[in-house]
Amino acid sequence: MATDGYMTGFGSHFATEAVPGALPEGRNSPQRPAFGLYAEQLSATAFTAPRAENRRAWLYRIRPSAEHPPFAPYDGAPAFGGAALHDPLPPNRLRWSPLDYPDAATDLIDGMATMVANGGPEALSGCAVHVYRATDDMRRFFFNADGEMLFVPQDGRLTLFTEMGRIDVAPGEIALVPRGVRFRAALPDGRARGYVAENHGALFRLPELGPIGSNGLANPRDFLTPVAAYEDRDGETELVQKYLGRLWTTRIDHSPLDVVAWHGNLAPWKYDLARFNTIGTVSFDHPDPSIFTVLTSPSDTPGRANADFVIFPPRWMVAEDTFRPPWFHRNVMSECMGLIHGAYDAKAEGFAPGALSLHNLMAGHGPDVASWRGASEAALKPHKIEGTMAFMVESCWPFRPTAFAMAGEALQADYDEAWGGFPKAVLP
Ligand SMILES: O=C(O)Cc1cc(O)ccc1O
Ligand SMILES: [Fe+2]
Repeated sequence: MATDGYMTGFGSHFATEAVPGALPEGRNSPQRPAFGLYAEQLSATAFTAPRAENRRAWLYRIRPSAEHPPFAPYDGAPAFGGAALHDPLPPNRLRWSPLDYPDAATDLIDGMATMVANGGPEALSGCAVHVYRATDDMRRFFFNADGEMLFVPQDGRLTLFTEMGRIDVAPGEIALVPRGVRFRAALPDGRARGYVAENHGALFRLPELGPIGSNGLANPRDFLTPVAAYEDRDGETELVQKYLGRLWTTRIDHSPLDVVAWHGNLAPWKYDLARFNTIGTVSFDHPDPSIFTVLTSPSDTPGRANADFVIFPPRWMVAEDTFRPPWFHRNVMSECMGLIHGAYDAKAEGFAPGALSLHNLMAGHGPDVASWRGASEAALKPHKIEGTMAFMVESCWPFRPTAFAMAGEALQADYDEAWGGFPKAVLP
């Protein structure tokens, strides 16, 4: 089923053609595809991955994507990729204020700043969290050989023109571009800031629902995949890729977004976080935040995510005799958080929309003093948390901040004071 240029379903087997007759029927690779198109398979899992995990697409394009000269190192995008901080990795809690927009015209690639990273593309595991601040449309093309990119806009819309169709995404929505898919980003509002979770590991999928049952959390039909759309455009342009943490560039003589038809279960999509069916307690205690998991990338150890994408959406708080915000905790998993809009219920101070925080494994954290005091003294009537959307990328591997993140003015020197000045408990 299509809605406004999108097809619905998570990981569905889609089939779409922008020109009638472009998509072969009954086979993937006919001797002569229609109109002289070139058939190409894009694999995001090994050929032999179990059927339930196997994700690939067949693309029918004006020219083969293989037609390009060698890539050479790209020396723009000073903060995108590169090595994260090496040993010793301080165990400290870190927080960054929102990154400013650049003064000069800067597109999404050059405006990308890698903040924290773990694992690595070569090991096909781990993830990175980037912040982008763009003030100019991309007039070139990009793809990420290192992993899928989950865009989390925070300020300003993005239009992602991808090989497999066009996605319009606004703050409050998220969009995913699969590994290797070429795209360019335009900025309908003239500028855009947000986050990207880059996943080197197993592909993001919807979490198991266990005792929740067959519905709930992010429902598959709310994921929107674009219909095929192509650019038949000749003329010299640049193609940049991220490959093993570095950027590389080459020049081609046509738009690489020349896929006229495609089919398969690997595709870009977008999802409106307002569609998330939020589940919480109706009795007492604050449940683990895993009930807010939108997407998960499993590791090889069951139940221990390479990366979970978790949100903290508007919701009713009704728990009786309960400290309702997040509790104090120390976690073997590592937590990187961002804020899309509003206020986060554990951080009354210092965590603005666009900010980023890092609580690596075993770092004690939880409500700041102001949030703790407010929630400890609040009358426990039903209360709706409204006008907010925070998120967390939670990983079993500790995140290493990049040199860029550690050097910048955005790093808050006084973050530990969020947990200073708690009154001492008084024993009988
Ligand atoms: O640290 C955080 O703010 C994230 C978080 C939220 C929550 O509700 C419970 C645990 C947790 O780590
Ligand atoms: Fe936490």
